[in-house]
Amino acid sequence: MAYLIKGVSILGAAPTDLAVTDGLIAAEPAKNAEVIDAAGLVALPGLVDVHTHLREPGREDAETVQTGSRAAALGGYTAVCAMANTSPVADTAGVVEQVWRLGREAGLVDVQPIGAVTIGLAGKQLAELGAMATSAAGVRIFSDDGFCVADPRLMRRALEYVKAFDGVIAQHAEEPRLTEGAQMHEGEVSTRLGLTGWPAVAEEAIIARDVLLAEHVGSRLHVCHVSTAGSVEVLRQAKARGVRVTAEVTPHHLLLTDELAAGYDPVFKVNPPLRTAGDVAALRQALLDGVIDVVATDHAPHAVQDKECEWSYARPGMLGLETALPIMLSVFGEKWDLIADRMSVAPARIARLDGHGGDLTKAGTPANLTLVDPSARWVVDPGALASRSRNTPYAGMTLPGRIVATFLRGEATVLDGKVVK
Ligand SMILES: NC(=O)N[C@@H](CC(=O)O)C(=O)O
Repeated sequence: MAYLIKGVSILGAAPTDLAVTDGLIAAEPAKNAEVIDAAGLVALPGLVDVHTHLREPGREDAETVQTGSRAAALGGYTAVCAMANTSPVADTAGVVEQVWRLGREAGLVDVQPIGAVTIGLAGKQLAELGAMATSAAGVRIFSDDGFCVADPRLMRRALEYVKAFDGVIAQHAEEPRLTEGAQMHEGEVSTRLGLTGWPAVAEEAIIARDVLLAEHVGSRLHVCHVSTAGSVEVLRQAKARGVRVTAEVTPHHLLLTDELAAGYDPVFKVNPPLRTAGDVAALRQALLDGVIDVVATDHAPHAVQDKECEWSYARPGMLGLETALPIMLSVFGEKWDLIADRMSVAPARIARLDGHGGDLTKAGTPANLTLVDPSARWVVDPGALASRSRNTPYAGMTLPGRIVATFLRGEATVLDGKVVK
């Protein structure tokens, strides 16, 4: 398939024509190219998510690789990294290859499996990281996300082990003894609501420890869903010293605060918890400064019975794939260079996803891209999302920016705002 995307603005620049032929950006349009009128649309490199929960295998009632891939393509993504907290856990070559194969079958985004750091996410014994790295899935990121690799000796060994194949350990930073029984951010609001708090220091202490470990062994550390101003300061200092650390922030931590827990609606329950307005401001600044490298969705679908229940029984997590770019636009406005870097270029680099996050102005770049209508407004209807779950915290909100089309290696996965296959 060949396309001629007419009158499109690449990253906010003056309108131009963009030719796509044989999976690549082309200097000239092919004769048989299908013309897409893209007046008023902005082209971005296809978004890349380093933190997605696709729930398959094991919780196909909440999401599948197929439904999650649809949500991703509709959100403008061309690649997602699938977290390992499935059932069975993605801690062997067999499970990561299964997820990878399911992604290929769905064919809407590149699904890059993340492997568990420890067997069964139990934090006791290293999983076979090398076998997952050399499997067909080619795992590069390892994470026990949902749980912290709390044992410092195990964390050190994991960091050492992945150096051999330039892997990265993505840490869910949560000191478990400090968060026992925690239901939300520890602060004024938790005191008022009578809910046990998750103190900021539980995150900051692990990040401080881990940057020291990463520095000591000279390995790559990635910090998942950074949520506090104190974490930002630890990262800022580590980066200034040249530690090989990268970090992500979620769209919800850039927008929402712990005040939302006041209605006890579990749709706002998430790990790490929503923090204070001061934390939100610090996270925004850190993303602008580059102290935080990427925006990752932490798309965490949950079945109705796991969310529409009493707060303390509800599972933590929020949907994110279909709303991430609109939330970024509502927080930062049309800062296209920032959006492209933090949502595509930098995540592709961290996950080593060659062919993603490329320069759309250069002929020969793989045609992984998305077209956005920044002037469109839409109301979030949980029932209308492609995800199998409904736990979006943005229900009823009017958001800016609509994803009109997405292309994976030159093939349309989304056209006119609808999944093509
Ligand atoms: N981010 C979340 O709130 N939930 C994650 C796992 C986790 O990090 O707790 C999930 O898998 O649902």
